[in-house]
Amino acid sequence: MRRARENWFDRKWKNRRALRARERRSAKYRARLEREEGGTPEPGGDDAPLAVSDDASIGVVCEVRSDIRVVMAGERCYANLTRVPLVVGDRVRFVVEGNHAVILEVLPRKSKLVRMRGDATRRSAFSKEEHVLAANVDVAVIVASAAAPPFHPRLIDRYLIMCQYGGIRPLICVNKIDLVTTRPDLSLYTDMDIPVVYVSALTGAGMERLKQHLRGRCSVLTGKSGVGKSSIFNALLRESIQRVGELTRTGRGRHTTTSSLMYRLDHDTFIIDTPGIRSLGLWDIDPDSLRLYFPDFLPFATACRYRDCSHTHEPDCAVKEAVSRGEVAPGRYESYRRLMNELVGK
Ligand SMILES: Nc1nc2c(ncn2[C@@H]2O[C@H](COP(=O)(O)OP(=O)(O)OP(=O)(O)O)[C@@H](O)[C@H]2O)c(=O)[nH]1
Ligand SMILES: [Zn+2]
Repeated sequence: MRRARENWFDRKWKNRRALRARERRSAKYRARLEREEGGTPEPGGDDAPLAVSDDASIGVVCEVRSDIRVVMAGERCYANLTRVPLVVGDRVRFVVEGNHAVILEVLPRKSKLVRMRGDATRRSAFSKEEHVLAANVDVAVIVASAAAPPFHPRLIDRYLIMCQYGGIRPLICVNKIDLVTTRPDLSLYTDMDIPVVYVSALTGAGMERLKQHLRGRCSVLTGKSGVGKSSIFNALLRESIQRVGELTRTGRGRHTTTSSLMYRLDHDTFIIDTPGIRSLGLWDIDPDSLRLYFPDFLPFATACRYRDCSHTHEPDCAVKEAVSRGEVAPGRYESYRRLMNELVGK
């Protein structure tokens, strides 16, 4: 894949249209871009503003559909019609040709939220492919619903692993609290320093707290279909300043979409909406390293008889003993066993 991408860029560099377009770009136009783009923060990036070099700008991919990518730089958006493997949040170096972005380079990803494409339980050769849900985000808002659909804590455990893998801070957001009298107890996660917020997109309860967690960051909303991601998103947008990145192939505005989209909530707060997922298969995690993704096991693991104890079948496993004493949450251990079986192909 990497090689294919490099080849693509080699070709693109040689693309005559792009070169001609670069030549056509006047100093006046570049000055305007600099004026308009200077000082605008970049989602998931450094504190430095979007830079404009002699003839190329740095932009962020804020929408990806099958037929179009939208690149945002400052307050402007440009369409890109190629099939470069980009995801929302990717940072690119590009030049402008008309209303279009000619992408010269995709900058290295600082973080990414990934999963295995397809259904994790069906292990066909085709399903073993990385699916990047979003790039360069600071926070993954793991949305679950307290009811309808029922609360599934085991999916949260999968997300936490992929957050740790991808260098992203997790935030657990339990929606639809208006439907229940007792909220799911997630103190085991708060004990692990993972923030948990309870909200109702319908009534607005808890939304202020959620906003505080999002402020000044680039976050991705993710979770199963029907948990209320879009409702939360819309509730956040209701008071938002600006919606980012809506362009058709011809550069016209667009109002409905099922694809991933990035919006600016305020000056330096960005949020990405993603389509619901059916399952979250672990990507690039091997069975031997799985235990490292369960930080709540680690204090006990040092007392296991074997240093490389997998905490499954070995005698004198201190993690299993901690589970039976209730010092490790049984649900977490259940997640671990299930994932281990999945990874070893049982
Ligand atoms: N009672 C209640 N219903 C809600 C709440 N939030 C969302 N819903 C309802 O839940 C259903 C699904 O909400 P969506 O926002 O479409 O869920 P989603 O996670 O975006 O689903 P996908 O777009 O398929 O990924 C809708 O009927 C919403 O009206 C809430 O806080 N309380
Ligand atoms: Zn053990």
